[in-house]
Amino acid sequence: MAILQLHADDRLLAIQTAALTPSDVSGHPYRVEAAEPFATFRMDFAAFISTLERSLESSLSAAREVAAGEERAILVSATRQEREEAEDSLDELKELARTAGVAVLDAIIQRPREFNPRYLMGEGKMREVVIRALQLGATLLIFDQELTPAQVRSISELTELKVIDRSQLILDIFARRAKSLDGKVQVELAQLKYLLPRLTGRGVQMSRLMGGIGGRGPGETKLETDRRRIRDRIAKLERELEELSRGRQQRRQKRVRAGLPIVSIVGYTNAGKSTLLNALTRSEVFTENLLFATLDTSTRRLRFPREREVIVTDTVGFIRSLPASLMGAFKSTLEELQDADLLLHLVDCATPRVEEQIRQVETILDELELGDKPRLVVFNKADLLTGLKQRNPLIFMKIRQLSRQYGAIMISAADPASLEPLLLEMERRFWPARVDPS
Ligand SMILES: Nc1nc2c(ncn2[C@@H]2O[C@H](COP(=O)(O)OP(=O)(O)OP(=O)(O)O)[C@@H](O)[C@H]2O)c(=O)[nH]1
Ligand SMILES: [Mg+2]
Repeated sequence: MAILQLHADDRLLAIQTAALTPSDVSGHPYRVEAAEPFATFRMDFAAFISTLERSLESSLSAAREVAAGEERAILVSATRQEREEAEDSLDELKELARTAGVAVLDAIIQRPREFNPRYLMGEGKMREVVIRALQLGATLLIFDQELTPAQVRSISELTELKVIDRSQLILDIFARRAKSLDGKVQVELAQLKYLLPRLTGRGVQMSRLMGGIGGRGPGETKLETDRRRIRDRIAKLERELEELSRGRQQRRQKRVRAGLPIVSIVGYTNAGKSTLLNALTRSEVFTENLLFATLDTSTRRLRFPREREVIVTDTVGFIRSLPASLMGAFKSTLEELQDADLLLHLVDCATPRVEEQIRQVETILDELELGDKPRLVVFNKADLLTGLKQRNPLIFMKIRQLSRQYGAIMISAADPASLEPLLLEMERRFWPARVDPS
C-alpha cells in the first residue's frame, strides 16, 4: 500500500509505503516505511513483490506442514453475551477442541458494538484475527457461534484458513466416536444435512471447508459429489435409520414387556454417567475424561436385594447450543428416554459451570418433552469437593445451596461405597411401601 502526500505550502509530493509481512521482530504483522520525497523514490516493484511473496509463502507452508500432523486453531467468539458467559462457552470450546485433537493457539473474544452480519464482527477486527492466525501458524479458525453458509463464505474470502464453527467441531467429534452402525448413520446424516446448505459456494471453498477437522466422516470423494447425490445419500441414510429404529423399537418393547422399571441416566457430557452405570451394574462401559465418550445407549440390569431388579440405561451427553441437526439425528437414540420410569439427572458438581450445565440439561429435557418424567438430581464427583470448604468456602456454600435447591443426592461414582443413599432412594421410589424405614 502506498500513499501520496501533497503538502500545500511547499508543494512537495511525498510517498509512504507499507506492506504486510509474515511477522516482524517488533511483533507487528506489517511494516511501515518512512515517507520519502516522491521525486527521489525508487523501488524495484517486481523484486519487492517476489521477495515478499516468497516470505509469506514460506510462513504459510509452515502452517500447512503442521496440518499434516496436528491442526492448530484460533478460537473466536463474536458475541453480545456477558463477558463471563462468553468465557464459559469459550472454555468449553477449548475442551471440545482438545477432544477433537486440535491444539488451541489462542482464544479471542470479540464483543462488537456494531454487529456486522457478514463476519459476525467488524471487517477490520476480522482481518486482525486472520493476521494473528497467520503469525501464530494456525491452520484453522473455530467460531463459538454457529456460522451461516454466507458467513463462512465471506470469512473464507479473507483467508486461506479453514473456517468452522462449534457445531461442525461437535459433528467431527461425533464422527470419530461413533462406534455402532446406528451412531455412524446418525452422524453421517447430521453431517450431510449440515453440509447441504453450505454446498452452494464455490468448489474451492468447499474442499477447504471439508478437509480434516470438520470433514471427517463422509470422506473426500463423497463430499465432492454434487448436492443431488448428497440428497440421495440423505434419503438412503434416512431409510436405513428407520430400519435400525425398528430393530431398536423391538428391543424397547421387549424391555418394557419384561416389566422391569427403567432408570435412565441423563446429564451434561462428562458428568460421569457411564462411570455411574458401571459402578451400579458392575459393567465396563467406556469412560474417558473427554467430551462425548458415549454416543450409543447402553443398557444393564441392576439387582437390588430381595430379587428386585431395574434396568439402567446410559446415553449420549448433552451440551449447550447442541446443533439442531444433531439433536434431530440423535432423536431416535434419545427416544429411548420416553420409556424411562425415572430419570437420574447426573451433575458434575465440581465444575465451575455447574449451574449453567443443570439449566442446559433441563432445557434439553423440556425440548425432548421429558419435562414431566419423575426425576432425581444426583450430584456426582463429590470426592472433588473435599478440601473445598477450607479452600473456597463461598463456592462450597454455593454448591450446598444448589444441592438443597434441587433436592440432590451427593455421590461419587468413582467410589461404589458412596452410592448407598442413591440406591436407597431408587428403591424407595420403586417399592415405596416395602422399604424398611430403619
Ligand atoms: N473424581 C471423580 N471423577 C469422576 C467421577 N465419576 C466420573 N469421573 C470421571 O469423569 C470423567 C467422565 O466420566 P464418564 O463416565 O465418561 O462421563 P459421561 O457422563 O459418561 O461422559 P460422556 O459419555 O462423554 O457424555 C472420567 O474421567 C471419569 O473417570 C467421580 O465420582 N469422581
Ligand atoms: Mg458416557
